[in-house]
Amino acid sequence: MIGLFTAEEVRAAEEPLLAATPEGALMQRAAAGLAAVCGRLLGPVYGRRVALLVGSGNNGGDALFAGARLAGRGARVTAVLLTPDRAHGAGLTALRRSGGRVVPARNPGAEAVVARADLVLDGMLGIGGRGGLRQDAAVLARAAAAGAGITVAVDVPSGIDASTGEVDGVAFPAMHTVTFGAVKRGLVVGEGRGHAGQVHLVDLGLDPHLPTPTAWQLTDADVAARLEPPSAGDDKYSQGVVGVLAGSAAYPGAGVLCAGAALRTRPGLVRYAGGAADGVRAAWPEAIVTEGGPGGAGRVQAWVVGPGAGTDDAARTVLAEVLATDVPVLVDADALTLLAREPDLVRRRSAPTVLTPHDREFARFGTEVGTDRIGAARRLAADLGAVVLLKGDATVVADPDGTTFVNGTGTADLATAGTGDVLSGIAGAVLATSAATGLPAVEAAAVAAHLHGRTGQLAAQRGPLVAGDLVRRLPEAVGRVRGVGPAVLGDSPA
Ligand SMILES: NC(=O)C1=CN([C@@H]2O[C@H](COP(=O)(O)OP(=O)(O)OC[C@H]3O[C@@H](n4cnc5c(N)ncnc54)[C@H](OP(=O)(O)O)[C@@H]3O)[C@@H](O)[C@H]2O)[C@@H](O)CC1
Ligand SMILES: [K+]
Repeated sequence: MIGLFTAEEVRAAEEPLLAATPEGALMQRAAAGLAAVCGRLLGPVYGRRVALLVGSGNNGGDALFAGARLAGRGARVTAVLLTPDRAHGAGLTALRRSGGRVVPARNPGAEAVVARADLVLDGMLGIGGRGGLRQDAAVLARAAAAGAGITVAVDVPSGIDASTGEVDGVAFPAMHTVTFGAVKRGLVVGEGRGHAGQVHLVDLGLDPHLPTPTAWQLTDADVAARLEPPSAGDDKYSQGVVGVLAGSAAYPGAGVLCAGAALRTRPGLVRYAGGAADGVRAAWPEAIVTEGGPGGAGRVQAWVVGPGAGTDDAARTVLAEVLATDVPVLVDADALTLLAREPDLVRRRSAPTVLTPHDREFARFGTEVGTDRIGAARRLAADLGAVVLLKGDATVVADPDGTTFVNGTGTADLATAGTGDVLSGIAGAVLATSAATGLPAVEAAAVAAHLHGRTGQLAAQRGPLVAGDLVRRLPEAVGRVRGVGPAVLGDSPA
């Protein structure tokens, strides 16, 4: 698991490390790691144009020292200084000694330096940045976006909140972010994720000083370890029986997709009860289908309730009935609309509940998501005593105790009808085995989000995807996740 930290946590951890190391040593470690990544990205370094965007803090110092190293390898390096009188002195000296040039950001030629660069290194703001980018910095960020150079952020893309990922106005659009000591949460969540590109972590020796993380990202290896393959002693019941209460005469597809995803994730046994019985029977002869309510469906180890199920009185009765059981329940879509009217239905439960809202569904519980997605998911989870899986580019899964997972495998290709029904089916299947495996519900939900994203990446390789493609590719995605070693922060499958 990859720990995710706030800017404050990183700052607090840096203090004792700074005190224990010679002055400037940490910045040299950071700059060496940064220059190494830039060198790899450039290929041959000699003769390549590198623009450094340099702010007034240590983030600018990192950029200047890394620039000096690249200049030492023959790159043509120019530093664009936002505040020439406050730029890092030792860094400037090092750059000049290596043959680098310096121009103030307000000079007429500064934007052209950025536009012509093969690589633009953003050292304007690091974890000391506050609020949106000021005018000069915003102009440079836009110039980098418009140019053809590789964009690399130092520690965090300038203009994002390192703790929440919030972007207030303009932020540097990085293709790569070289971050120091620990992965900041803002690089993987909210708008920050879209600005950070691929994240590279440079080890500064910070680990012993960092607190135990309360937010994590799962890798393929973590997910594989939580998806035990069936063993010789397993039968269809011991693999977890999922009950699906989804779909209706008006929306049969939701039932078909949800039941199919559950079957394809963990093909033990799926029981279906609902208004799309004929459709589910035709699509999935493997499922046990009843027309009645959950009471007549037989014993299950987890319920999925809501997708395409409607919000009428009958749907409300079904929801209340499953929430009164002592097995894990996943509540999605229409059932979330109903639950938002009567949240006490979930507060009373003893078994785990997982809610899977998108932003509009989340808002029905009383507050908008806002710009701090981790904070928002945690607050609702604590209020309701339920796991909240807040869907997004980077889906956030929060437990009532605060433990949070941020998914790294999400892809824009998943923004299409029915993919949420598939996620619910996957999560239901993982939840159904959690009683036997002891997997906490928050981790089951995080595993489902990771698998859903991987399946989306896989399906999108063949062109635009529809939700049914996800169901078809799920077994392959599970196999790939099981077959590969540790991955870093949402890398695409090979
Ligand atoms: N500590 C360590 O061990 C190590 C730290 N390292 C590095 O240090 C970085 C943190 O450095 P930092 O603390 O100097 O802050 P940093 O982010 O460079 O900028 C602060 C300056 O920016 C300014 N400013 C603020 N907001 C602004 C805005 N919206 N728009 C424009 N300007 C704005 C503000 O100026 P002022 O408000 O005073 O005008 C202030 O002077 C960290 O991310 C990592 O890269 C590495 O070397 C490894 C070792
Ligand atoms: K930066």
